[in-house]
Amino acid sequence: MPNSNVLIVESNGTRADIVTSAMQFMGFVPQRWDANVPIDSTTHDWRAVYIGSIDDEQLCDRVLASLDVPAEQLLVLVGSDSPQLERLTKGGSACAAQLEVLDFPLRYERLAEAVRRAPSLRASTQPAAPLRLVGSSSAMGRVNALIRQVSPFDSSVLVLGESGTGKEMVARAIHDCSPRRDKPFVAINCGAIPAELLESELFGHEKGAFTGAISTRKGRFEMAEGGTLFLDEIGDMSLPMQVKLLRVLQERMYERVGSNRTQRCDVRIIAATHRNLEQSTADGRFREDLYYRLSVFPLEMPPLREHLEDMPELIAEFNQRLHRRGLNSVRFSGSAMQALRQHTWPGNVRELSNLVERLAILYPNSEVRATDLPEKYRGMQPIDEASGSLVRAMFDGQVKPAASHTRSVLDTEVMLPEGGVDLKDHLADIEVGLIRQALDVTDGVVAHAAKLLHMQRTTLVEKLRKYGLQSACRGSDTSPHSGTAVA
Ligand SMILES: Nc1ncnc2c1ncn2[C@@H]1O[C@H](COP(=O)(O)OP(=O)(O)OP(=O)(O)O)[C@@H](O)[C@H]1O
Repeated sequence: MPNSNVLIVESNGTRADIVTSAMQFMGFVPQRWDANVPIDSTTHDWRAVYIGSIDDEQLCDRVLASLDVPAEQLLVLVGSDSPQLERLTKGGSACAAQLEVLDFPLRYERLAEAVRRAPSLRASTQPAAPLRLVGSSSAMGRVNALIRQVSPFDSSVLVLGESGTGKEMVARAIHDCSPRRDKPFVAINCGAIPAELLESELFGHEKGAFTGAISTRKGRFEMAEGGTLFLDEIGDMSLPMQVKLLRVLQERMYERVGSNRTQRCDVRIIAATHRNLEQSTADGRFREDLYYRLSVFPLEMPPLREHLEDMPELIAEFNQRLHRRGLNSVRFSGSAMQALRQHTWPGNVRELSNLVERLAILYPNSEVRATDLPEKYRGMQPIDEASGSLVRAMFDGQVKPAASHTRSVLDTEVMLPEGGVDLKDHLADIEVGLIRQALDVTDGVVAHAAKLLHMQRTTLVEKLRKYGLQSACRGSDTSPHSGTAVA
């Protein structure tokens, strides 16, 4: 059944029946699932999974991991008397970030609300809108060119880069541009699955192969047949597992766990890691032969701090994603953007995406100012909105500006980047940033902004024209002769 949005794991007792009926009654589309049978999560839009009365910890985690939905995007429904409850509420499972504890008899309204609120991977009533890899910076231009060059071939690709830089998106883009695009794209996070389960996850198992193998199960290689297998966090794979993977890459053959029957496979491999694999091979933690097999075509993702110019496009993309999920969007003032550009973004594009979502919840459909940003993003604000009211008061003649408001920008030591800098462009950027901030805090009144920038009003009007910033000013305030147009 395609597009079901609540998954009910089969379990003993009648609770699964009750939850299934409740979901149907509330207009969701539940699907019953025997956890030992493989499931193709790509054709569904899971919002929530009811894990019934699973009492085996490992089975519980495997069930959740096999849905292949990031933990933060899946709501786990669990009975208040479930054997898993204590562990899950204490965060003992990496697979369950969001929990809703169900009391029986069920409170329909609360349950419906929780499931509706759960972020879904795709809008449940519409076909999945493909996620776009955005960015017109030269760094992203290089990435896009490499994607186009490598896509038509079957060569293995190794996507490198810090966490959250878009490695999985690149893997999907390569698959979508390749002749395999109509076959499955299957992803597995090699770092998230316990080493002892990874073999069966990748190659499948026969019934009875180990305790808990109640029935025969396909592995990810088999699920990806004819398509692409994305091995995320390959750098975290154990050495014994690396040997097994190497054999598949060399011979294109493998056996299910517990079987002697060799299966051929036709799967394109794309691997990714945030680790320095050359260093790992030097340290003996990663096999050199596997490294060379995987890195036929290495592709390095730039960290966000190296393509900050893509930030407006990325924010627009995340707003569109929020819109598709029925959520509100958010705008950023000039000074907020300036502050965001100064942040170092250790979490990269994912961190930006999460920030946009958080601010869209806090400031729906409004403009976020630098002072509205969580503290760590405010950074060095030479003239921020915190001082905005102070600045306005200053114009009203109530307060004298404190030296500290103008000092920090002069105190900031600017480091010369390794490759040098186009000084003229750089200074122009700083000038535009400060002008925008001055207009922000003076509500677009040019005369006030000019005063704040210690320049003649006419000089500022010239600069506004030069940089195309007239729209940031109030009404006709950019006319060279409207010197009296002050608030
Ligand atoms: N260039 C981009 N355009 C649009 N969205 C992007 C871009 N880069 C990353 N994202 C978004 O950022 C988030 C993280 O991306 P992704 O999961 O591909 O990163 P990753 O490098 O694989 O992360 P990890 O190392 O943690 O596995 C996703 O929501 C993704 O859609």
